[in-house]
Amino acid sequence: MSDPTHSDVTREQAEDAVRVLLRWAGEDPSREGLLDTPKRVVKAYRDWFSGYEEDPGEYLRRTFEEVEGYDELVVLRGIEFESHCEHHMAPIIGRAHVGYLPDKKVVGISKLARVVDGFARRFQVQEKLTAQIAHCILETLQPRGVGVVIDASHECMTTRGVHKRGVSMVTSQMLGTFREDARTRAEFLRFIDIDGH
Ligand SMILES: Nc1nc2c(ncn2[C@@H]2O[C@H](COP(=O)(O)OP(=O)(O)OP(=O)(O)O)[C@@H](O)[C@H]2O)c(=O)[nH]1
Ligand SMILES: [Zn+2]
Repeated sequence: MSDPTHSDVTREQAEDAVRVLLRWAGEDPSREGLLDTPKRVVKAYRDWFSGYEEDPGEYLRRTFEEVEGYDELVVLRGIEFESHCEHHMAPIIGRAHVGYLPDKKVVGISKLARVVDGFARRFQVQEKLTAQIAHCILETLQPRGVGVVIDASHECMTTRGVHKRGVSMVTSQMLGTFREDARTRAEFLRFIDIDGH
């Protein structure tokens, strides 16, 4: 995976920073088991934070305008994602449920999952992630409405701090008809049935 294009930090500097953290934690970065660790961590970061290299809206540019006769809800539910919280840089692991009410334009369904990943692979707070996905779909696809629900667990709460396992955070962002029309919103929530996931 190539180095980020928008950063003024070199790969060597990033690896040095990992060595500093190892030393700070009480380790000896020159012992054999840790020799390749800075390289691995930097490579892992390229994976976890690849979203900074993406414009998720681009995934929604290719649309199908002639899906004849279909003008009802489209929902992709249970989209697994991994993100990291911007407060602790700890994993956020969960599922996103995305729905929209098309207005002529319909998108390839995998693209909704790509949009989720494009925003998830950054440092996030869950509320912002939820809102970014919804606004991106609204602006790019111009549907009649969009709804995003995210159900995720935060490792900064499970493995440290308050140590609460089995707790998940649920957020939702409803726009357009999903916000204005209780029936559309209720239908979306029935479709995603998050208790069943
Ligand atoms: N609203 C929201 N809070 C988050 C999210 N991710 C982490 N947090 C919270 O961010 C808060 C940061 O609080 P601080 O008091 O500054 O940090 P802290 O001392 O590490 O807090 P504790 O986690 O309670 O130990 C914590 O309450 C976290 O649970 C998120 O996506 N959304
Ligand atoms: Zn956190």
